[in-house]
Amino acid sequence: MSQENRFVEMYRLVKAYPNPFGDDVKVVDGFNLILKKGEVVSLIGHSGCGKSTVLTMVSGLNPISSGSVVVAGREIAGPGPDRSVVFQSPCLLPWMTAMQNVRMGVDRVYPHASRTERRQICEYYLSIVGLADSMDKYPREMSGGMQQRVGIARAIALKPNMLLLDEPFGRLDSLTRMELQDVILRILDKEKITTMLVTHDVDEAIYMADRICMMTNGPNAKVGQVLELPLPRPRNRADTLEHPLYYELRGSLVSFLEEQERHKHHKPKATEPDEPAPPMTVTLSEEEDTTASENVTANA
Ligand SMILES: Nc1ncnc2c1ncn2[C@@H]1O[C@H](COP(=O)(O)OP(=O)(O)OP(=O)(O)O)[C@@H](O)[C@H]1O
Repeated sequence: MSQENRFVEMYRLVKAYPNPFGDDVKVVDGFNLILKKGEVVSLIGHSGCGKSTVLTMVSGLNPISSGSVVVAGREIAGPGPDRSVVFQSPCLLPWMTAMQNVRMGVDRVYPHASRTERRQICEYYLSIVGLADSMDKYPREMSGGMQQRVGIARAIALKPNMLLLDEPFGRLDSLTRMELQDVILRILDKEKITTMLVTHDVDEAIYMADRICMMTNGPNAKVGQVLELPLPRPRNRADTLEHPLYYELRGSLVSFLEEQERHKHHKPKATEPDEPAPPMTVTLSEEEDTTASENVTANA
């Protein structure tokens, strides 16, 4: 990948946690991944493989044991407003309204804007997540989905270089989950924020991402395969599901996860690649669909 395409760079990331005997166990070991500016990458893998560990290391909230993360040309040294995180639970301050919860970060990131401008920024982002009529509600007056919308508005209003989503829809019912997937997709189409999404959900990973990074099982987890998704944007659920490559892409993901499951109790000795694993691309034959094959070529 050329230098100008390297917006987020993760090099040989290692995270070691002490086990109950006091020995360090490398949960993640030699994780390499590069994201282009504006790219959305889903991180998928079996439970406990280290997805959140990678995400929190990139956020700066979880110290890196060794390796480095470079965002927009700067090596990260801790958390910062250039990297917004949305977790499963939005953790809103209960004594503040939706507006005040978003306003806290905005006041910090736009210190030179006037009070009116800062209010307008908050109103804008609360509106695009669908909370125009609920800005003055307190968390106790909002559903889980509404609270998560506030969490998303709070993250995006910071105008981050990178958005880190750690199973952001994990606690929501399936209808709300689908609504919020579309809210995020609309925002990403407009704001072009480079995004990493941790999810367990294969269909969510395909619907949201440009590429899917599949992690091997831990300990010593790393990038197993990277799957390119030649699906057009803006995304639309019906068109995505009907795309001629959809089930082939889904099959590739499921096969990888099944393969990892088989190796759970028979793990080969870990190796340490210098570069990210080569991308895996599913292609259509010309006979299958000529329109879709344009996308394949454009993204291959
Ligand atoms: N603070 C910690 N101390 C010790 N071990 C930890 C700590 N945090 C995570 N781990 C271990 O690191 C491994 C990876 O955890 P992590 O939460 O990153 O996995 P994950 O893939 O995100 O899991 P899930 O999909 O279930 O959320 C797990 O074995 C977990 O028990």
